[in-house]
Amino acid sequence: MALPAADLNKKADNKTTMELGHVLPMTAEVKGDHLYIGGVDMVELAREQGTALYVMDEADMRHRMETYLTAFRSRYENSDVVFASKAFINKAAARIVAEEGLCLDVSGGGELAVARAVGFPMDKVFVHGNNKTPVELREAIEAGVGCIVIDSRIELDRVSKIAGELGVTQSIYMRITPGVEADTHEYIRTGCEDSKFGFTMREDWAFNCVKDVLAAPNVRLAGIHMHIGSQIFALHSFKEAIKVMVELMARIEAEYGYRIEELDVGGGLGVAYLAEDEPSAIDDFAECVTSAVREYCAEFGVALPRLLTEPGRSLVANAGVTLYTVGILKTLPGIRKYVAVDGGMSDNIRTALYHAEYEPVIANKADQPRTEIVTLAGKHCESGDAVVVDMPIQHPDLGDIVCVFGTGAYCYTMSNNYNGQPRPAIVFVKDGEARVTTRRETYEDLMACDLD
Ligand SMILES: Cc1ncc(COP(=O)(O)O)c(C=O)c1O
Ligand SMILES: N[C@@H](CCCC[NH3+])C(=O)O
Repeated sequence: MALPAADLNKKADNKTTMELGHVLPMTAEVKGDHLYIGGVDMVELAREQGTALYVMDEADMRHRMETYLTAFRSRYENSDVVFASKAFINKAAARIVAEEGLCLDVSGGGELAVARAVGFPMDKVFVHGNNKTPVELREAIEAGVGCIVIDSRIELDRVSKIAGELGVTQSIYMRITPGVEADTHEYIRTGCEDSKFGFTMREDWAFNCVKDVLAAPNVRLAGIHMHIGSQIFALHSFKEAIKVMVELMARIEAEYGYRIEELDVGGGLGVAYLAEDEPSAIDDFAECVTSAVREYCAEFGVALPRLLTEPGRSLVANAGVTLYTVGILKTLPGIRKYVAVDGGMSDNIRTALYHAEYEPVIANKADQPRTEIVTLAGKHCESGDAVVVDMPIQHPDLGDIVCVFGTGAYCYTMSNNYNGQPRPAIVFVKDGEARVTTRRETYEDLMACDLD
């Protein structure tokens, strides 16, 4: 698919890097003309490590984790924050999540394997997915995960059978689709009725299935779960969905005599990708969720449950940036200016997939104003392969180091090897030190599974 036609009247904003505000990682600063993150010069780092390169601001990640925990626990003691590892995971990240005292959401065997590899406490692991394979379910139950979030009636039988074979009682949640349309891109809405995820509320399906869950051997229904979508700015959808969930808890107690002790409200809090974006703050999200839970528990006569939230993007998106080198400049007068970089839809598929938008700067001209509108094209064989479409940037020259902000979530974890592109390395920066936490893939890695 080709890119949409450029708006030729779009004006560059003349902003310098630091004027991009909350899009930047917490420790971003400009010294001379260079961008620094975590006290590390991004231009030097790009030279040392090569590009494309993912860089994570460790202080920013840790700070947001602490902010989440404090925001929830200060309002609601019996609460936990579960990091949704689909947003970003490697061993170093999993260790940080454990050190910061968060729980971990894994979707499938691969993410669970990372958690196990670093000795993540298994009782703090929540297993998600709309079609976990029987093998993945067995691995999870064998590993002793804290909770399996069952997504369907069919999965209940699988979990019950495998837990029985292993001689354990597995704690489970039921994922409920509360029928709420979240205010976000239609591709990343998950709580509305037409969804592959979870037990629908239609025709009392979810409620009726609770009976089967309660009757099933080898499982214990600990809680119910919702996740209404991702990159959500307007908090009212969370409140609406929480009402549906608490009402369901009340009905389960009234009609089945069973108390649901835990409520997981999922993730989905949006972040700023553009300087003008105004997402809700973590504190506002916590206030909305905790007060809605209290309000509806009082209204429906339900004891306050343990409360869990499951953020991914809002913990890591703004901590991450991607560095690229400018390789080709191509100006088509009256059409568009292309700046081709040494990555693209292999390291960031979000632009092609969702028309995602990002703020770019030139890291070696970070103190200069962004005077041009360009499209940062990737290096792949697709016309729609771009990282940034028609955004302001400093005047580009060959060899410049481009920094794209806000790429900490759903970029590395959705990366691929299209056109035989090795995945970039991941460098964590902190206090002037750069630490490679995932090395760059090699051509040998690309062929590692091929048999001669
Ligand atoms: C079940 C579940 N929990 C949590 C998340 C994390 O969402 P976000 O990254 O939007 O916070 C997702 C992804 O949308 C999800 O599917
Ligand atoms: N991967 C998506 C969001 C889906 C989240 C997982 N349920 C993104 O990049 O925005």
